[in-house]
Amino acid sequence: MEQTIGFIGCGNMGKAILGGLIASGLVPAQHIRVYNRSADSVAAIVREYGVRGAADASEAARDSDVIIIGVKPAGVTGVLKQISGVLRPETIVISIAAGVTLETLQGALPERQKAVRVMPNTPALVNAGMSSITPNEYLTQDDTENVVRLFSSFGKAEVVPESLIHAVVGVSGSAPAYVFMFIEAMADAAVLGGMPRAQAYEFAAQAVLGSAKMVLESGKHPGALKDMVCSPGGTTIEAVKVLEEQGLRAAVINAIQHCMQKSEVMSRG
Ligand SMILES: NC(=O)C1=CN([C@@H]2O[C@H](COP(=O)(O)OP(=O)(O)OC[C@H]3O[C@@H](n4cnc5c(N)ncnc54)[C@H](O)[C@@H]3O)[C@@H](O)[C@H]2O)C=CC1
Ligand SMILES: O=C(O)[C@@H]1CCC=N1
Repeated sequence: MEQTIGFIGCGNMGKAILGGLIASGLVPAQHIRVYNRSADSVAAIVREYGVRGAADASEAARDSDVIIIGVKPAGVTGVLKQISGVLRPETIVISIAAGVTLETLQGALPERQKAVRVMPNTPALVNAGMSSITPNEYLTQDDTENVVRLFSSFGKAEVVPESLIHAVVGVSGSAPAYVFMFIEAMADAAVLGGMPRAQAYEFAAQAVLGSAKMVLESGKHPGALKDMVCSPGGTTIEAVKVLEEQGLRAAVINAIQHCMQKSEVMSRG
């Protein structure tokens, strides 16, 4: 029998997962039930995706085999307490919240409930997500494989230990924001060079997409790929020199370190 999925809290990230999951065809829209805080937004999601709506969190959870909690971190334990009464022992509860540990999830759920901490990212919406999967000890291997399959249906998904969650937040969960800033800055430069703005976004984004594909598909070190672009005495090395002078690498490392530290602070509650 096909599984049913309940979404509780379906904003930016929840919708990216919902859209990715439906586009993949892995779970039919009619097997998905969504509850969001505002009834209007539930109605809009039902209209847009063809899923079923729910009047409250318990209704979204009651018949679901897998529940994805997509509310802000501060709201997660409240939602878990609301749905605890309708969970079956085999129900898998997934939280995508930054800074909410498995220990916190378990503390708000019935004893021995199957719980998973997932850190996705918004490119899920375009079938290019990257998600980490951290199951608690009550998931069977089949359960974990099922969760990996769900999140792989709109990108990549890998099981990671909870100790790596801060690195995951820094390098993929939050990362689209830095990459969008980089693309925006590249496009601004192209506009400075006279290119129309829409065309500048297209050229910048395609350059980033192609470069990322080369890293993933060539097996070559990013430094070696960079060297392939830098002709001796040419244009690229001029730009590389400025990026080094202005501390691009240090800025990126520092930014991600701050991101990881924030994730750690949030995890302490
Ligand atoms: N935005 C992102 O790129 C990522 C977000 N996350 C995590 O995803 C979670 C949601 O983040 P966003 O989607 O950005 O936030 P958002 O504010 O866009 O979405 C949250 C949704 O939950 C709803 N909501 C709030 N309280 C509720 C309740 N008690 N019951 C039902 N619905 C409720 C809100 O109406 C809203 O639609 C956060 O915990 C965040 O840490 C994780 C990875 C990436
Ligand atoms: O900014 C945040 O806290 C969330 C978690 C990862 C991406 N967005």
